[in-house]
Amino acid sequence: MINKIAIIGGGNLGAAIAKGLVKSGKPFKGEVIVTRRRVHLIKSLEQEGISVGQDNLKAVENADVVILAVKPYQLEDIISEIQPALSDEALLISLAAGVDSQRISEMASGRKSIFRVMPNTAISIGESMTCVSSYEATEEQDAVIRELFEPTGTVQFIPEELMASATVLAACGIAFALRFIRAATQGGVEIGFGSDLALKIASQTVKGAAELIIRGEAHPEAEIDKVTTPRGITISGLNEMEHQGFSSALIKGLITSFEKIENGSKKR
Ligand SMILES: NC(=O)C1=CN([C@@H]2O[C@H](COP(=O)(O)OP(=O)(O)OC[C@H]3O[C@@H](n4cnc5c(N)ncnc54)[C@H](OP(=O)(O)O)[C@@H]3O)[C@@H](O)[C@H]2O)C=CC1
Ligand SMILES: O=C(O)[C@@H]1CCC=N1
Repeated sequence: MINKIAIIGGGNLGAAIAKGLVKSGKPFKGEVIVTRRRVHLIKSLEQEGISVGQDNLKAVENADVVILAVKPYQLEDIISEIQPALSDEALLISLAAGVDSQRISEMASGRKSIFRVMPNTAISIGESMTCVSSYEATEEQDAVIRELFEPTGTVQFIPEELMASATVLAACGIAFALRFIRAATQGGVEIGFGSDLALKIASQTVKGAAELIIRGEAHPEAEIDKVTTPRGITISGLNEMEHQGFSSALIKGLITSFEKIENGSKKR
């Protein structure tokens, strides 16, 4: 039973997770406390039933789950700071991209039951794709983490060696998908829509395309075949996009992001 969750680092992701956990309602009913140094910037979270503060040690006291949502380079200092207040039973979750569990365990004096969780920012609206890896945790502890994050979207446990890939595909992926929507909107304006309407049409179209795959478990290419009339309009546009490097640009972008994580983690 989780009675208290402490989120250390109420920035973009920490605040989004707090909102997502509180909105999800179950299985968690206890306190969520979020800290950051410039606490005035997260005062508004209080209106959503989330406690805020500056004192990391106090936040971590009696917490069943501690989520570290600071930048990767701050992880070591934060862990040393909170360690005196961290209970032996607390589950420690790191969101830091590119810092592996063994390293986190070393920072925490050999602590076990460490999780790396990589949600994306859609967690604030209960639509995250959240990849999780667990390090020296029991099945029961895995289940606690699954149950905690499931109401905030889709949860997938993966081997830790795939965490960097998950970061690129799911976490950075939000930006990649949004850039598609933005580009489609700009194209929509060129062909006659006002920008608001173009954005509405482009975003609902992307949502519908994603739902066709998620609900129908269809393959994207099979759905594309249904839209591409021979000698038709769709295929001419689609092929022009491919001539301009559409798929290739996306794949190269994913690989570039992946290499950035890999090179970064080697430096740590
Ligand atoms: N899954 C995803 O989509 C994403 C994952 N990430 C990962 O999540 C982590 C957080 O990233 P992001 O939210 O973008 O970063 P932000 O910079 O937005 O948030 C980090 C927060 O930590 C706070 N902070 C810094 N020092 C302390 C301290 N000593 N005590 C308490 N709080 C502190 C900062 O606030 P202040 O300066 O006021 O203290 C800041 O708000 C990173 O490790 C990153 O790798 C990042 C982005 C997206
Ligand atoms: O861009 C970044 O470095 C972070 C990691 C995952 C998403 N944002």
